[in-house]
Amino acid sequence: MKRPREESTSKKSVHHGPDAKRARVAESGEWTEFKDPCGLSQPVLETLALLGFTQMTPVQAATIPLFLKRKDVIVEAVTGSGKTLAFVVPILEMLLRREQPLSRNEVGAIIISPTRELASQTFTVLTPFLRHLESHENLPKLTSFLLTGGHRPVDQDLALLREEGTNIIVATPGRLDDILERNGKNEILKLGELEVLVMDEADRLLSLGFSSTLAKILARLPKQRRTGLFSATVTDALTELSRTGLRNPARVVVKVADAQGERKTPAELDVMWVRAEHADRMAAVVRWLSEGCISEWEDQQQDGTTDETSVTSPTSPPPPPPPPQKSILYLSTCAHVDFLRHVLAKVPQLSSFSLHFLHGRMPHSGRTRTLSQFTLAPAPALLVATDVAARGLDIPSVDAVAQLDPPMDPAQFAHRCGRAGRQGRQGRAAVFLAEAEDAYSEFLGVRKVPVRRVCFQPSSFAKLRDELGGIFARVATTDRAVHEAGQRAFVAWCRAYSEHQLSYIFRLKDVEVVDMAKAWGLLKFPKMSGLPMKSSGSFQPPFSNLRLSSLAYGDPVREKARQKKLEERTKASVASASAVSSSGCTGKPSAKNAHPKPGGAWSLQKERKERRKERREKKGRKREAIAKARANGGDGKTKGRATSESKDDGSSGDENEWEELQREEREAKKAKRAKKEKLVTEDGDDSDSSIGELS
Ligand SMILES: Nc1ncnc2c1ncn2[C@@H]1O[C@H](COP(=O)(O)OP(=O)(O)OP(=O)(O)O)[C@@H](O)[C@H]1O
Repeated sequence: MKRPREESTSKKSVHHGPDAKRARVAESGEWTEFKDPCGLSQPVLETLALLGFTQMTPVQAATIPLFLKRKDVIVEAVTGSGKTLAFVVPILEMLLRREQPLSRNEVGAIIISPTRELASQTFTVLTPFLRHLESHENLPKLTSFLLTGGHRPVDQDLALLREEGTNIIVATPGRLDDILERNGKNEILKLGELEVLVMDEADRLLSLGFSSTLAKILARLPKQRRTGLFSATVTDALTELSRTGLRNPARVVVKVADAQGERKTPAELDVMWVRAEHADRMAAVVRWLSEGCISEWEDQQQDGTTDETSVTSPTSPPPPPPPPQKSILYLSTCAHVDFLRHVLAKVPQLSSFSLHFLHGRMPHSGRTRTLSQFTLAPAPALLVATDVAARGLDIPSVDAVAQLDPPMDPAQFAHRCGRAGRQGRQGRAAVFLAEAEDAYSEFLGVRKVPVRRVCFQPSSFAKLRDELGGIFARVATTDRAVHEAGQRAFVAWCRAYSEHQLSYIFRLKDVEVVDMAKAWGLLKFPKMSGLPMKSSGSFQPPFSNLRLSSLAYGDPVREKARQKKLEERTKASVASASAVSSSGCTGKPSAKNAHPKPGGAWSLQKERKERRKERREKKGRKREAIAKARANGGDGKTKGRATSESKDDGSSGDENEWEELQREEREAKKAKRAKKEKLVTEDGDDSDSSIGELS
């Protein structure tokens, strides 16, 4: 494959300091440098100047002329390097240069993004260009349309398109496919004049399972078009797509190099890893956010000192970096985000923070609102999110990213970090690794994502960890919903961790789960059968005299419903007990209900044995049923599962949270399958993991 131009920014140190942005852009050339046939038109140059884009970035300098020479392109460039303008500018040029201007409903360009958020962001980049072009009377009028699920019902989209038409579509794959299918024989939109197709974050489009949707879309588009694949990480999976969708593509790779060699993260981004056991991580994050305390964690490893001794010397304190102003904290599950939503506001160290929470299970409107609130929030602000916020989001004021857990998909690591240190600004990213997870830092190095180790005094977190555990536990005692959210989040976390793609590094059996449960302020240790973990035997509930069955929901309506259910259950069991006694039943009592009388035929030991046997059989049956259902392509649904109420009031026997999670997982998988099969109104929502709780 031909490499038309391979850019390489100079050493990292060159880009540090307040002039970083200017220095970097200055290297990349003037917008006016292209000569015909690639020279940019006056109105486009004017808009670039109006928007303050005075110079090109390397990826723009390399990609724009190729596109304008009518080449297909595969573009790989680090996060925040300006890929969006690298396709928006040539799209506009191609459409403006047409001999025959596009009519109202002739589509000249389609941009596909994996998520609604990214599609809206690209649409926002495009809009000011179109507005400015409108002011030129002699130019053809170009219109654009945002097509994503959750934005409007599909029928409304169709009606609007019929009425107004469009020339440029920015879409997520599901909704676009839906519209193209309903478009029939070009009744509403005419695709014959399509000049350009762009697939942004192309590897993500594939990893989200859109390959068959993309294939259907490609099949409906004219072959005589230019196609571009853009991403910060180009994976092998893209090769297949490029084979079917692109013709003899040129490849643009914008590399970053520092003293250590090539890297896949921007030079302005300081990526560090911090040794922190799981139980300590929230404390570490809170200190970082509130004190910018990574300055204390100077790397003393080279001179052989240990973590414990690596405290800043009182006589020569290092210049403390200021606390981060706008940060994103990445978690691996939606349930964990929901749990922190309940408790984080009560942490005194974060009282000045504006806190925001985002995950892929939130409704579209909530996601959009959260993002814009976070974007506009005054500093300090924190967004707690799953990987739904890992790709492409461009919030320039984000200066720090913390990853409480390394991402399930290793390719996501660089994308998460890349939300900070964008376009020449300095940024910091930290990931926390337990001792057993050390190998991950080497793994990242191999993947060309260099991470610098920073050390700290582990004991410095102990106090805050206990303090946070206490706060979370107290919040849980005020509302059953918080207690349940904590239980759910913990189970989901254990499950996600046990299914990590890098299972040779991340092993649940190495995690001190009891310490973690305490640090999370759990009121009890959730029962989780079937997961390979350290014993939970030593877990001491934080409040020994708290009866969980009496813990009420903060929401009176919900609590009333729970009380009603409890009452009904009590009545039902009284009724069944009296039915048994009045029938004078002399048969063998069921293992569960039998209460051995002293000296009776049933010894306690015998009863226990019976119970164990029954449980074993029950589990065996359940496993069989699940295996059978899976083999038949079903969802492994079993009968007789407990509701969350029945578990927590302690009346559910051997049903537990694990089963609740299994149920959620089955439902999520089912929903996901249905979503894919129907290719309905939903689009590239990031709720893409194998278990329902993930992002
Ligand atoms: N030529 C330029 N001059 C100055 N700023 C620019 C230029 N081009 C893009 N930017 C700014 O750089 C930021 C990053 O751009 P963009 O979102 O296109 O990056 P990206 O490469 O797509 O990143 P990601 O891979 O994370 O999606 C944006 O805020 C954008 O406005």
